[in-house]
Order: sequence, then structure tokens, then C-alpha cells
Amino acid sequence: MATLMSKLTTPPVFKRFSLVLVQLGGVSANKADNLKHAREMILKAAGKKPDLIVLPECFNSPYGHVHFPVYAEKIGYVPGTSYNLAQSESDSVKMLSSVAKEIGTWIIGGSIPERDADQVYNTCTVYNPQGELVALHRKVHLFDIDIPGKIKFKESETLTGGNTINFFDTEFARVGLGICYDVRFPEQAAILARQGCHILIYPGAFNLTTGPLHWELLQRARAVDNQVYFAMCSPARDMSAGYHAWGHSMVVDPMAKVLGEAQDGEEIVYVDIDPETFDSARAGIPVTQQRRFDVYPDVNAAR
Ligand SMILES: NC(=O)CCC(=O)C(=O)O
Repeated sequence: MATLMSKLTTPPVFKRFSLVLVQLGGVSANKADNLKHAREMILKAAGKKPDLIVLPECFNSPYGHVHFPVYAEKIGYVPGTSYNLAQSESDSVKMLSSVAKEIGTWIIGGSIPERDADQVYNTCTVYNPQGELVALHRKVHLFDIDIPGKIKFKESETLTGGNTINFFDTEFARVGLGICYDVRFPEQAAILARQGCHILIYPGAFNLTTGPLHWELLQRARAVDNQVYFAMCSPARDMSAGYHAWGHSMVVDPMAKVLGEAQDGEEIVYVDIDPETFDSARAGIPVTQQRRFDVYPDVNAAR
């Protein structure tokens, strides 16, 4: 059964903040190299003193179901409890934690393959400016598609889907989490928005078939139907890799305006997030108060 994490808490006051998406390039078969490069790019992004830095989906390993079990790391995070970093078995968690502390910035650590007992998940971890691991999201909806002659991909060959909806609070906003294919499921974003999230951030890696048609459309749709900021951070495109990512990491405002977008190469996107647009969108088009849950019998308004 799906569980909502952190419910019944009041969101923080939404304040202006600076967001950075790091569209990493050059992900190779060598995990140590991938972690070193991600760290260097985080340090580069930190030069402008942002409040929150985001990495792409599967930033520490090649993207493909055969690779997930090979690269999977044990994290062992239990939500609501403090995480013992000294005993962590995850090199990726250790790197992300130490660099978050070093630069004193929030980091959404893209996603990595995570092993827990016999299962492997596609997992996003979050670090506060003290370097503490404070939230974790396991991709709920696995990327299983088959478009004949174009693309066939089956994450469920080796991955298990998560069964929780996750967000975290900072001193400037409540941030909802998803991973890539999760963006196709409006219910997940709607639940996060109803829980008071001001921005939804999904590390992702769309492909060259669906990317051109759906990547921007889905983000603008999720932003406007929930009147929230929405961002997705992709890896850069590498035509020598087994999976060709669309790139185009993007930030959209609650009126569906694209505020920042990368091209397909390695690039850092810097965007200022302003509560004024969030407030004026909701005041001018008050759909968040006009919903008719009495007419939607299968929707639980409490979530
Ligand atoms: N990594 C993913 O979940 C890819 C999702 C995708 O490309 C799509 O079209 O959806």
C-alpha cells in the first residue's frame, strides 16, 4: 500500500531561492570516475552560491536494467531517523554528504541504483547543508515501455518500484520528489501539491523518441495543473552510450513558463525561484480552491 511520508506537518514559508540543475556529461562504466566528476561539477555549480543543487537520474552508473544490480549500493536509510554516515556502505552517499557539507548547500543527489535485501530500486537521496541525509525517494513508476521500431525499455527486469510519496522541508520551501517516468502520473504530483509542496523536482532521463514530444509538455502540465514550480534534471546526451538521454534539463514556473533550459550537452542551469509567481497564479486562477472532490469519488481529498 502507498504511504505518504511526513504528513500532518505545516509547510515552511515559501521564500525566494536559487536552484541549480547540473546536467552531467561523461557518465562512464567507472563509478569512481563518475563520482569524481559529479563532485567537480557540484563544486563548479556552487561557485554562484545557490541554495539547492540537483543532479540527474542514474548519475553514478550507465542507465540500463542490466547495469542496475551491478552498480547498486546499500544505503540503509530509515525515514524519520538520523542516518549514521560513518557506517554508510554507499560511496555515492558519502560523496554527496561530504560535498553538501563542504559547500553548505542543499543537494538532491539525482538517483542511483540502491540495493535493499533482495530488491534493487532507482533511488534519490537528499542532503541538507550540514551534509545530513534527510530524505529518500524510490522511483514509484518503473519505466517499462515498448514503442515498436523506436524504443523498448523495461526497468522492471531488475528494479522494484517504491511505494511511498516523498517530500522534504528546507528553510525556503517544501520540495516534492519524483524520478523521471513518475512525471507521467498526475496523481503523484497532485498528492505532493496537496501536501503543500511549492516545487516538485524529478531527476530524469527521457529518450530521443519521447523527449522531443513529452519532456517539456509533461513538466508544463504538472506545473500548471498543480500551480507549482516544476524541474527535471537530465544527464547530458552521449551517443556512444547504450541509452541516449534527451537532455534539456528544465525549470518551469506555476504559470507553465519555462524559466531555464539546457541544450543536450553538459551544462549547468541557474534559476531564481520566486514565491510571487506561485501566489499570483493561485490568486488569479484559484483552481486549488475550486476542486470538486464531492464529484470525484475515487480521489481522496485528504491526500
Ligand atoms: N528514465 C525514465 O524513466 C525515462 C522515461 C521516459 O523516457 C518517458 O518517456 O517516460
